[in-house]
Amino acid sequence: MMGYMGQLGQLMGVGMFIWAIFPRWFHDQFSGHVEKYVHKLIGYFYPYIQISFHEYNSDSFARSKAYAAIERYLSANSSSLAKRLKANVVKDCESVVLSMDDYEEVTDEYNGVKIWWTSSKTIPQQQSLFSYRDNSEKRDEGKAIAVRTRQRKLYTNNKSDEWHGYMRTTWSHIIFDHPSTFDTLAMDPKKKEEILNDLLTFSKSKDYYKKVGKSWKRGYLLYGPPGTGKSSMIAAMANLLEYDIYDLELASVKDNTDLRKLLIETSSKSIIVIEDIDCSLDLTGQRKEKQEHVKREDTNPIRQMEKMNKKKGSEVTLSGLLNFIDGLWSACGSERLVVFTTNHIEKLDPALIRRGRMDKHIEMSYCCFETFKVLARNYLDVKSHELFATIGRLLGETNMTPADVVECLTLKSDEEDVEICLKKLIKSLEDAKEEARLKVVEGEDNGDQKLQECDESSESESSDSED
Ligand SMILES: Nc1ncnc2c1ncn2[C@@H]1O[C@H](COP(=O)(O)OP(=O)(O)OP(=O)(O)O)[C@@H](O)[C@H]1O
Ligand SMILES: [Mg+2]
Repeated sequence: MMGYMGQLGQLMGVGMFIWAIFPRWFHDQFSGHVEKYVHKLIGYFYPYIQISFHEYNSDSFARSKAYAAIERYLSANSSSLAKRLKANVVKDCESVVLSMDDYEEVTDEYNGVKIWWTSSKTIPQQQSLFSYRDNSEKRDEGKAIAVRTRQRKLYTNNKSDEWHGYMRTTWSHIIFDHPSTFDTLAMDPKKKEEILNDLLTFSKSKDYYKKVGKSWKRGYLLYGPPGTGKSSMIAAMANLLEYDIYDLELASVKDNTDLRKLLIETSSKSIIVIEDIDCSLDLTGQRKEKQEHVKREDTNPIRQMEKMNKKKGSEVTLSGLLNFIDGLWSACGSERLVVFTTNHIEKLDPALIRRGRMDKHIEMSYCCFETFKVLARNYLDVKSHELFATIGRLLGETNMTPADVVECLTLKSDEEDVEICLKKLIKSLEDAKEEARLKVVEGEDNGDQKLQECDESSESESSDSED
């Protein structure tokens, strides 16, 4: 007996030695086969089907739509079934959305079919698993819930310097909750109507874009002086179509490859925005660069910023950006608006804004009487007033941005009323008019002076007169 035990002990020892020496070999060679046969064996007795949904699609960086739909479905239905729940505060702390916690399991019944939902974080990073049977109707229901509870997002690629590697090229987001709408946006009513129709038509034109062989996207260029409502217009567009916004800061994008990665990560039903495109990068001067070797030290802040960007290492080029807008890669994803804003349309490279890329050019201009009427209605609840005529006349005589008008129409204390605000605006308009007049006079004076200087210098140094 002792001898037998001794032999068995020796055999086990050898077995354990081999197991210890070649664990990887054993693993590679056998684990696949063992797993296969174990699953086969379980299959004979186990009557259920297991389906896994990974949070991230394996063939792209995008989040799986099915996963998101199930997540929403469970968030609406699991709260009464699960014991452990996760709480997310949404809509500016107005409400709490409960959803199933990680590793929790709930049993659910759908059309007589019993379903077990489990979530897990154990399989590859950031991925979760749901197991269930019968999915299509659930997904539809998930979509419907998505429409009801969807929180739109404002994404940014502007990361602090600590972000490296893959994380450098990802978006981070906050909930988008901007109150601007086409009702609150003050601009020429005809122009507003036209833009509104353009956007609504776009959002319903899936089949049309397919028919004509174009990817389903549209470019808008918003241009005009600061404070005329370009950013407000973008927010209104997003609110109208219920799109997410991707606010792309070009200066934070390292190179064209990173730009493409960011593009791939954007979802459909979104607006990709590049604000102040003329200041973003040295995209404006690239074609002219050779002719424009500036001799003197450049004091222009825009140029200085461009130089700083170069130093920081942003190597996005005009062609990289053009590819971003309408290269082959831009066709991944659909139903997207690309919006550029600028204060200086004349500085942009024509290639960047030609129709087809920036399909619609929208000028946001100084406040006219029609614009003022919308602002007065929104801010003071007045549709007409005896002071309107004076304001209308003054608006025709001087340039004032809607942002400045808004400032006058905003009630600052309980003592202020409609009349006080309108009088403030009139005073402000008169001051602006006077200021403009003085500038012209000064300009004329300076002009005369320059002419004189010119005349004097041309007499002595005729060769410099052209500068
Ligand atoms: N057309 C407008 N309709 C309603 N409000 C406006 C309009 N234009 C400006 N405003 C008001 O002025 C503020 C600034 O406007 P906004 O940020 O949209 O201007 P912008 O054109 O984007 O300026 P910038 O070129 O400096 O980015 C807004 O928050 C809004 O209150
Ligand atoms: Mg703006």
